[in-house]
Amino acid sequence: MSTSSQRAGAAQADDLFCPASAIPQAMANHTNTYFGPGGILSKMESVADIYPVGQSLLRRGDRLNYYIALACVLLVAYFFRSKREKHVEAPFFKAGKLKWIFDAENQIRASYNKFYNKVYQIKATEGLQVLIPPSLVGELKGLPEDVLSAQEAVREALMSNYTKFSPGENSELLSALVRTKLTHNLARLVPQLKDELEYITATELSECKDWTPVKLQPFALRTIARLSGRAFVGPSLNRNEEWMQTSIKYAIDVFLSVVELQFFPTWMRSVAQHIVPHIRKTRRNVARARALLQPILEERVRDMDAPGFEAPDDLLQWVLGSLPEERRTDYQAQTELQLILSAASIHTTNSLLVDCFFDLAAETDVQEELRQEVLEVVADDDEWSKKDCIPRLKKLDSFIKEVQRTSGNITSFIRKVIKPITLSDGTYLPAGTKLLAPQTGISHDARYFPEPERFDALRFYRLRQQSDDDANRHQLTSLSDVNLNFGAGKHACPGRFFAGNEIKLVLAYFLLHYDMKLRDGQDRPRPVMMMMTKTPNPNVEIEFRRRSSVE
Ligand code: HEM
Repeated sequence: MSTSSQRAGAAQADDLFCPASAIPQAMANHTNTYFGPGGILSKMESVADIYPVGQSLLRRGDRLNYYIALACVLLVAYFFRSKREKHVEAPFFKAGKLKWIFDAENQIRASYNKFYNKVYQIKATEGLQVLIPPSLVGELKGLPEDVLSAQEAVREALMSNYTKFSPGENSELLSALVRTKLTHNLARLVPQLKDELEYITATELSECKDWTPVKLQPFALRTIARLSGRAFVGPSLNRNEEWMQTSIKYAIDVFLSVVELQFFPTWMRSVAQHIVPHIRKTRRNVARARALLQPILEERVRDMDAPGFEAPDDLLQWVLGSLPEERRTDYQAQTELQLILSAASIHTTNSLLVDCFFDLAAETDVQEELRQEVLEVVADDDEWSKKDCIPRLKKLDSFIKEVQRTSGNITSFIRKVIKPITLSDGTYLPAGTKLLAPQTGISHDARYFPEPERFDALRFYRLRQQSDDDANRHQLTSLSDVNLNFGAGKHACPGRFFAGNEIKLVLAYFLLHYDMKLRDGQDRPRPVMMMMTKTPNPNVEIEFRRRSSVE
């Protein structure tokens, strides 16, 4: 945490705030300009700062011609685009541009409350979006990729043709390894992750002997990067500062590349990709990451078939072991895969973790209740290595799920229709239609969540007591048509179990060792929002005080 007496390393992370807080879902949903306080584009002075071409044109005093040419280009682009747009017979919700840009969350809630169980449309700055109510998600989530595609929707939103953000032919492999190997090894990983947590706390957090204001974002981001890195690439590379920076920055640079490319009409982007600065930065990130990773991969490939080889226990090795021999030396693909994995996991997990800290700091009685549970489960240090340690933290699980309900995504379930679909309510969705679910509306629907405006940390804990089915149905990682924060169907987030474990480990550790509170006179920090992007405010400080004992 970046306190006044911040230790080495953490300060750099101040610049690593990523508005795409739920990558890839949010990166895909929210690929628009971000101007919010502390946000990335707020640091840029003007569009001309981003585009050297525009700058030199303006310098030549050619402004009028430039604007006329630009207007013509946009008009032509709009003309072709509107001709291509397919027609969906569903009511429109009129969201004014400004309202959409600065208040998309309330726009989505208002539209959801207006149309309730119906399909409706919004002409968003991101293009025409068709919003699907939870009652119809069920029939869509099981459709195959060649009918309704998650990958194509993400590829399109992240402009993968230019940003190269796509695991390509390794996509299935990556999801499968996260779903199986990583998830099955969660319990075994806990002591290793706890080591990392202790290391980063000792090196990057001030002592907090008395109440100490702490800017949460950099520390939380670096903590999650460190913990994830331990499982992804192993302990040595994980503690390499350059790797840490690169794996955090890659996602941000991809996001900014998309923002920059959006200034150009589609047909210009194949040229524009060569001039937008963040694409170049993205490629430099990949090159830097490859330089760090390749020697490790080469050594592993060389030794893998030797007798007595002890396979390292990390995702890098699991990927290597699953690839056919001829693809093991494709170091470029493996580097990209690792960076994409980091992009999909670090900022999403960090956002939820930071929101959890904010709610803990705001609700000191909840803090005490959860602390008691942690003390019961982790009576001594050996308990961390027990298989059921993390799953026994059921109140904590409920708390995190409630945080996700109240602070989670504005929209979710991003999909693109590939072959026409007729929904059971008769709505015809032609090929090319972009779908979303109005998650924030659903999360605040009293039919699904009684007293939805109340933060009720034990809401899901109580539901879990009702029956064995409910005990499974209301866990943080359980999917349902009214909770799409981790997506739905075949493409639902395979990393949610790992993310849940990481967050519980960090919170449990902090509950044991620290008291937390908001700064005097401060309310629960509000998120920073721009269009469908929502992220915890990166500039907020909360106060920490080390507990003298863990009793
Ligand atoms: C709180 C943290 C996280 C959130 C909120 C989150 C959310 C999501 C969402 C909404 C999707 C899209 C699902 C869909 O469209 O149906 C997704 C996909 C994905 N996530 Fe996560 N995620 C998180 C953490 C992680 C972690 C830690 C990993 C890796 C260890 C991960 C790996 C992936 C992958 C590989 C996909 C693509 C799955 C596919 O297309 O088949 N995520 N995530």
